[in-house]
Amino acid sequence: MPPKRRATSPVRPSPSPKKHQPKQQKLDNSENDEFDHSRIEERLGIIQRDFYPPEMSNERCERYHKRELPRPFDVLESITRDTAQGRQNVAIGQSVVHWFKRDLRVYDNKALSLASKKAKEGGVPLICVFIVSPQDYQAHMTSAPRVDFELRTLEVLQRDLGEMGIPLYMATIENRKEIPGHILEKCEEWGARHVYCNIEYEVDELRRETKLTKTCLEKGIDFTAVHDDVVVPPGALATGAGNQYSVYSPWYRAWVKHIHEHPHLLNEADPISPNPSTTKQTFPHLFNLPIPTTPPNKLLTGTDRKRLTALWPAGEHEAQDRLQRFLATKIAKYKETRNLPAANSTSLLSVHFSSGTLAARTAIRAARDANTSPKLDSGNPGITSWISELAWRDFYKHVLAHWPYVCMSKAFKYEYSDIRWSYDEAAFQRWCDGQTGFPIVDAAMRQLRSMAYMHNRCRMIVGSFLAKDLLIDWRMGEKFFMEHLIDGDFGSNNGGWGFSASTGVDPQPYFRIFNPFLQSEKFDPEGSYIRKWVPELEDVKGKAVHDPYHRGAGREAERRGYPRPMIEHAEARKRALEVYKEGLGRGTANLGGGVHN
Ligand SMILES: Cc1cc2nc3c(=O)[nH]c(=O)nc-3n(C[C@H](O)[C@H](O)[C@H](O)COP(=O)(O)OP(=O)(O)OC[C@H]3O[C@@H](n4cnc5c(N)ncnc54)[C@H](O)[C@@H]3O)c2cc1C
Repeated sequence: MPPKRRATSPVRPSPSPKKHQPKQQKLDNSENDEFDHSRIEERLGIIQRDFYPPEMSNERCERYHKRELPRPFDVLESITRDTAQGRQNVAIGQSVVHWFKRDLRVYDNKALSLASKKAKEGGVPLICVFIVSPQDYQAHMTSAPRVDFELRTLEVLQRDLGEMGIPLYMATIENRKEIPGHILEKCEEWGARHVYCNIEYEVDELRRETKLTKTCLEKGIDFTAVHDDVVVPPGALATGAGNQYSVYSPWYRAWVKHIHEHPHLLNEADPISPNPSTTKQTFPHLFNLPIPTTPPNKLLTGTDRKRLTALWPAGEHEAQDRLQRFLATKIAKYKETRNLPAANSTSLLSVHFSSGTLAARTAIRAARDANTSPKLDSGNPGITSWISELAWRDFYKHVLAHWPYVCMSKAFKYEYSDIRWSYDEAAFQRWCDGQTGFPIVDAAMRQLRSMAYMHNRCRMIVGSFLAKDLLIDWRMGEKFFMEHLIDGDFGSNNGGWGFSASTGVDPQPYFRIFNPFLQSEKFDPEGSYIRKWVPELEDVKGKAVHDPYHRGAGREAERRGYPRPMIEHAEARKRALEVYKEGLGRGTANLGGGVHN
């Protein structure tokens, strides 16, 4: 049975104009000591019981933390080592398979390159595979914009592969657990004895690849999963005491040093070769297959699809062009401007990294080559700063591999699960809708709803606001982001939310609480980001735009229907400090401290 936890006082919204009051759903947990969190976690979809049955206890997290439980990443590494000889001995069949997942590109793709090499050596065709699983989308909370982006990318991929005589087999398999079996069936049908793919670092995926490595070999098939999504594989970096780094700065220094010592990590994977000309005769039914249809619950409206297609053209050629444009025009000023949401100064490449239309390795190599220094941490400050941001991606994937319980709805600092979060759905809805009365928060949430994207600084601001000011369970925000972002990436999103809620790897203590008004003044000094996304405030002059009701523009804001602030920040800050302190006290009392490296 999951532990019963008491819950916090719900946030009490201050009045706002009537039309912004969402329908209140009674979920008041404040006066009920026996309030059952697990039921509410399920009801709100924070934990999807259909996919993740066992409750992760703090005790179990601690055992993972102390390495008393085998980590899925280590298990995959060890099965890969143990089966290396057996897999090497597998003779070539009649074809070789590459399984595309979150690596939807031809250029600089490690597993695809290995598969192509194997096919060429054996004189057999390469067949590529992509499986759509609506259940997988559900389990991963994949947003409709992201599904649309992936399906649009498949068109590009199919065309590019087709020009080399390489078929892209695509199928929809409802049940995610049936994907491996389907791939094995296809291997039988196509006489394939070698399957390649790139590793994903989430727990389910690591376990699936471990199982596939074993079962394939039992059937005489070599299944090889390789590192590609990260520049430095997890496990390659350790502290002096041999532990994993859980703090970014020393990890980053070790990451840079490791790449300087192993420069091949940035090398381009060998280009793939065209298939034998007979492939179209041997496998005619695999060419020009229709792109899988969008699952009904992931359909966009026509207007949304049109807008998002224009904003986020799909495919690796677009990714390469965007990268080149960014390097040529923006990267030099990146360090000074990257925190200003109105400046449009970042690369907007995250959707390409997270769907794999661009490898982080490719981007870092290009940035390094554009630098005045061959080193990753010296030369042009814009370039070094961008590389260090990209490194966060690797960092968070290392975190998934080393602390797998973060994939199981637990915070990295698991002792923080005893905080009495609020589950006030009306307050949460106001946050989702950009109706909090805090202009910078509302602008950011509306950017997300419109673009399926939000600027990094704003992600931090709205994250802190939800977890600290509203004291709402940060996992509700994490889920909402995944369901709306086009660049949703479990590791970066989970890491970002851990940072914002102070429950993650960030060493800063919980009492760092963003003041949304000060953040707004500092990072949107002209208020242009706010005016762009909150039209109710477009005519508000000067600094009043950051906080119209306290700065003399209340009448104008009210006239245009902009809500009053739903809470007083100073009060909310005080309450957050108390609730965090209390929750942490209870958590550490249970476990003797929740020690982290
Ligand atoms: C609460 C929260 C949730 C987030 N969720 C996601 C997510 O689901 N997917 C995602 O890709 N990023 C996420 N981020 C990180 C970051 O906000 C985005 O990567 C960035 O805004 C993307 O814009 P860009 O491509 O213009 O970035 P740039 O500034 O151009 O940076 C280049 C690349 O570096 C990586 N990067 C930059 N900052 C970070 C970071 N803080 N953490 C991890 N990687 C980073 C991204 O791949 C990005 O595309 C989140 C951050 C927070 C605080």
